[in-house]
Amino acid sequence: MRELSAVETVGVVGAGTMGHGIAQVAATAGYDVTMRDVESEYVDRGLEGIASSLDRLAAKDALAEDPETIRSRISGTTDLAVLADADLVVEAVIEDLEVKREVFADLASVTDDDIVLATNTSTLSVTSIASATDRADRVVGLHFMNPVPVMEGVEVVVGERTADETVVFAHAFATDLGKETWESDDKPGFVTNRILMPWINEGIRAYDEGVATRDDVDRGMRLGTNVPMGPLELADHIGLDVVLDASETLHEELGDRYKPAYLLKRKVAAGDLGKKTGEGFYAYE
Ligand SMILES: NC(=O)c1ccc[n+]([C@@H]2O[C@H](COP(=O)([O-])OP(=O)(O)OC[C@H]3O[C@@H](n4cnc5c(N)ncnc54)[C@H](O)[C@@H]3O)[C@@H](O)[C@H]2O)c1
Repeated sequence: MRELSAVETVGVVGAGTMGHGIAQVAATAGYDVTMRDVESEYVDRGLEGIASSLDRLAAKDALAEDPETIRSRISGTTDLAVLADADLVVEAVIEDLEVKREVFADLASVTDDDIVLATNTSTLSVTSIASATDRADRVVGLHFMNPVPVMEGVEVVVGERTADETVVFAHAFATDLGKETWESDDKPGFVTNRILMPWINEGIRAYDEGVATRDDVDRGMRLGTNVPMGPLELADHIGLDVVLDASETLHEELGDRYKPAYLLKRKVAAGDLGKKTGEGFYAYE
């Protein structure tokens, strides 16, 4: 297996909320990064997101190098074949098992067979994603938190066939990005989303059933339980479509106590996905 000390280029698949965040922290840590999405418009949007995040961090004196130097390590592409040079790939495409399995089958065919392929899935089975490749032992979950440059934690998810050395590599890479890690077995939602998703859905139901106003649901949880964001604002921040996809997987795997809230489904059907579309439970500029 390719050691972390031999990793120079990190491939990132998906340039959305998480993908461009992962590309940014990898480049900040000194890696060359190739970020791939399906349309050049999405790649450009990801690169713009990185540029403005780096500028914000530089304004706070939070970067060791100037933002331009970090940005120059990142290149965008729509061509998966460019990832042939990667020494490690982190996947962050949409939360859909078939799409991820297709991406992993393609990655296994274009990349060197001794490199680690990691998935940023929130809830899907790492084992099922890995079985689309010929190297399930080198596939691992690297579950970054949103926003990636700010959140300090990364959940390492161990699939049925993930090798011990791959797990060690995953912890070491995340640590090298300045993150702290914990480990979860490959069970639906892992540690974090298994607990977080029912909490968010219960917040949405409480609001929908008139237990409290939107603001008081969030305020009550912030002040009452010392979390930085209440369930409705956190759902908007994550993306309501991402919350719904995750909730549906948990519901399917773990039963009715994970049923998604009706109002969550209605908002996603209306295209109100939270911060990223400007409208969710709250309105954004
Ligand atoms: N949003 C969060 O808070 C959060 C947190 C942790 C993990 N995740 C997980 O990270 C992953 C990405 O979520 P996100 O919020 O960044 O979603 P997003 O919708 O912002 O971005 C997904 C991107 O993947 C791209 N894509 C789709 N198919 C592709 C393909 N075949 N090849 C390359 N790119 C492709 C899309 O064009 C889009 O740009 C999901 O698995 C999600 O569950 C999300």
